[in-house]
Amino acid sequence: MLYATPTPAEKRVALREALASGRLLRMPGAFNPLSARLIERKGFDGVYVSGAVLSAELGLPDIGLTTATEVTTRAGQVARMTGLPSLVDADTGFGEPMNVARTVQGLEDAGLAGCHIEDQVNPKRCGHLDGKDVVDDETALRRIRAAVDGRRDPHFLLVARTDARAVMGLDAAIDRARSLVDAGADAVFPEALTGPEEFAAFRAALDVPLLANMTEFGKGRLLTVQELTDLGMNIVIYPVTLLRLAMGAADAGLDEILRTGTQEGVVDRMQTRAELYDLLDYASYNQFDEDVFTFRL
Ligand SMILES: C[C@](O)(C(=O)O)[C@H](CC(=O)O)C(=O)O
Ligand SMILES: [Mg+2]
Repeated sequence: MLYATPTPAEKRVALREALASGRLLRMPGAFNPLSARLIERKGFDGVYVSGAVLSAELGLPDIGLTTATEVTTRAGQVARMTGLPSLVDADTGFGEPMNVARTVQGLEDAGLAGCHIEDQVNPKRCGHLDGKDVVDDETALRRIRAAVDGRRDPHFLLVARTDARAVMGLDAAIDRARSLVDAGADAVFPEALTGPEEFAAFRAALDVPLLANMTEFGKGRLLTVQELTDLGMNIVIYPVTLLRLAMGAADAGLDEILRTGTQEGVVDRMQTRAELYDLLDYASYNQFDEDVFTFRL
């Protein structure tokens, strides 16, 4: 009630332990704190906070327009409402190395369990679009170095994302990832790989946990949990899936009202009032009030 019971520190430790177990951690992207609760209720392993979703929520394209404050605030709102560890997309870290360090500290304070920082130039693009570019080795390494130095909780998971595959090719992307790990990254997010062979190549080259991005309408086909497990992946994100589903349903519902003059025909596809209240843990709030008002010395 009001916030999830486990503390941010406990959630970070839980994420580290889950990663050490070797099983694939499934992290759908929450589009708001409420959807994070649904993700937890369903039994997923973590919650992802996507930059693409966060921008889209504000009606903006994902081209580096959101600020560190906006991302930190929203990610914190999501993280506090779930007992699961939350991993946030910190884009390029929002500035120069010292800004990156400050971003990491802000995300720690906001209760996140980890973040990923990418090697794209500013302004960044969705990793699955053409026309993106990456910074040089030195700049990329400094970002990660700064993130590592800025971190205060050693359990906060720092994931280095490299967008180099689409720009410089697979071998160069693997080299880049290796040096990001040498700079202190805990895990690697190889962005926009084209298929299972490329995931396998990353797995063979690196010993740290690997994150697979199963975003729809991207560069590669959508791989199943079994396929990703067999490829030795450690985290899978479904960053924009829930937003796309929700917006698809909203679109259809609005059309229904326009077409028939009532939403009656789509009510059976809605989350019911009872289901919503259950997810909100409404009963605990009533109980809290009762306990406070009947309190006697
Ligand atoms: C993972 C990602 O960085 C995100 O912001 O969620 C995006 C997802 C998308 O735009 O589909 C990405 O660059 O892959
Ligand atoms: Mg992003």
